[in-house]
Amino acid sequence: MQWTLVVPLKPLAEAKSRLSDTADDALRPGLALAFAQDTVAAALACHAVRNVAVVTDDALAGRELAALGAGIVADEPGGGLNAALAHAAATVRAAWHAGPVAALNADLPALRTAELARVLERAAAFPRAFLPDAAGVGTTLLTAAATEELRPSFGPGSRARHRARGAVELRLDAVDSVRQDVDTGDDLRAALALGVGPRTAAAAARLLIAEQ
Ligand SMILES: Nc1nc2c(ncn2[C@@H]2O[C@H](COP(=O)(O)OP(=O)(O)OP(=O)(O)O)[C@@H](O)[C@H]2O)c(=O)[nH]1
Ligand SMILES: C=C(OP(=O)(O)O)C(=O)O
Repeated sequence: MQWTLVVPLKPLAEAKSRLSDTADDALRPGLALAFAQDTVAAALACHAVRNVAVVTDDALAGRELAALGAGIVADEPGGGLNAALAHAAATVRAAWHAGPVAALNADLPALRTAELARVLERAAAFPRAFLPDAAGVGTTLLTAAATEELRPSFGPGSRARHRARGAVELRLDAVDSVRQDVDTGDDLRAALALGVGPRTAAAAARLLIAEQ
């Protein structure tokens, strides 16, 4: 089964505000872009992924991620993350005849292609499914079969909400890279320990230099 992924990304100047104690205003937008580039590059390399649509109004991120091969969908209708994801899922189904659709966070800089493939292959057994984040309270991936609406409910505490709204929680070992979202400095250290993609490695190196 081949999936279309929708990857939401805030304007870079606003993204990853909880990393402000780790990366200052001059470095944080570049770090957020690097996370998204490594996430999207790993997703596009996955054999279970047909295409990737990044949901963003950020012009620089749009250009850089389109250069990797992603499509860009406008952040509409202006009602926040979940409204944007629902709109994007409908858009890619209409425009690309997409079948199964998955929402994947843009802050997974350690994402490994083979681990994403395992998660998507397991998700294909269910009408709707989700993967909890590393912290165990949020969600990094939500899937919907071709006949299902995505019905996203991302945001703080989304694991419980996605379960309550009928998505099946995926229980898989050794898919840490798909679960390791980066919200805080500790999350960034955990992702670096797993091994991040090249753009995040370079951006994190600038961070360490700036800290000296
Ligand atoms: N397109 C779009 N993406 C969003 C929006 N809000 C959050 N996102 C993205 O959704 C994903 C999960 O959000 P968070 O983990 O909270 O990331 P964040 O909002 O950059 O982080 P904080 O500023 O620390 O809350 C990230 O990929 C964000 O870029 C939104 O309103 N529109
Ligand atoms: C948007 C989410 O991420 P976070 O909790 O990292 O903001 C989520 O887990 O649903």
